[in-house]
Amino acid sequence: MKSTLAGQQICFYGAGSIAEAIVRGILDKHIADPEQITMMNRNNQERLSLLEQKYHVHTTNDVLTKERVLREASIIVLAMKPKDAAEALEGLRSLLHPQQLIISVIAGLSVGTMQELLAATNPIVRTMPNTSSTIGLGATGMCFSTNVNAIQQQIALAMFEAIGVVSVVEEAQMDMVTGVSGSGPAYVYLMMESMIEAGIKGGLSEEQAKNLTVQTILGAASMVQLTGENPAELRRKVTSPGGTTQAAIETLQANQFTEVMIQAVHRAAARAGEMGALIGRETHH
Ligand SMILES: NC(=O)C1=CN([C@@H]2O[C@H](COP(=O)(O)OP(=O)(O)OC[C@H]3O[C@@H](n4cnc5c(N)ncnc54)[C@H](OP(=O)(O)O)[C@@H]3O)[C@@H](O)[C@H]2O)C=CC1
Ligand SMILES: O=C(O)[C@@H]1CCC=N1
Repeated sequence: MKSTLAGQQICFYGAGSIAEAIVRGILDKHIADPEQITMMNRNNQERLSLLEQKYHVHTTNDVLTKERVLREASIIVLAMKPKDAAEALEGLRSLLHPQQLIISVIAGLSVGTMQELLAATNPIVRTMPNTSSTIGLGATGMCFSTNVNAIQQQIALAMFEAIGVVSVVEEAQMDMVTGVSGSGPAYVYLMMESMIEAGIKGGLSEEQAKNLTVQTILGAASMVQLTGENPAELRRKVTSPGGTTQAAIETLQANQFTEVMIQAVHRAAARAGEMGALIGRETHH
């Protein structure tokens, strides 16, 4: 079957961790060929050489070539840090054609601010993926500007469904998606770090503590997915009355585990909003 991305020239404007995660994911799933992809950054040539070597994609650091690639791309993926976004988007003004599809992964940056910075009304897909996209297990939130047509929606969905699951949401929910799943892997990693540390402090070897922790997280997530049962129900099955799990959960709840988790997710979402507002203020015109 012909891929939805067939014939598209995709330019990754920003070549950091999330750009690499997406590229690796879509190449592994064979929904695009390396020849369709160009990755560019500001000036880190070493990074580009590594990406070229690993994925056989085109890369460029040369100003004129970058401009040409940006002009000729049918899809431009904006993947720079929020602090670099205003300048980069303003730099695109003179290069953009109205039919080019813009896909942003930048936290907090609204469709409205992008249109203002680009001084254009190109179709825009605002996304929030996460780093697990690298292995095809990403979780992406996505919303569309009103002028993204059905084919362009399919293109964006195909790209991100190739690297995990996608939730289409209203733009107002994008910052909350960032708090839950964009930053989410880091919360789980912190929990893993803590469980490993606890194991080591209690006498397990580092390897034992790590193996047991990794498999526990993997197994728990897979149980939710494969049994279709709710986390609360599955938790109940682990928790024997008066047993060890109950003792642990009581310790977590005595320290406001649930409240702290909610606070953390909401703080991340609020931070996304703050970053977006900051980018908006950097508009030079
Ligand atoms: N990391 C994550 O888990 C996620 C990140 N995001 C979003 O993705 C974006 C990128 O994050 P991440 O990949 O972690 O960041 P990185 O720091 O790893 O990468 C940023 C990239 O942007 C490039 N860049 C900066 N300014 C420009 C410019 N003017 N022109 C071209 N390239 C430029 C940098 O190039 P150079 O090295 O040469 O400076 C670098 O390649 C952020 O906006 C973030 O909010 C979204 C979801 C998850
Ligand atoms: O920490 C950040 O700002 C980015 C956005 C989501 C994950 N990483």
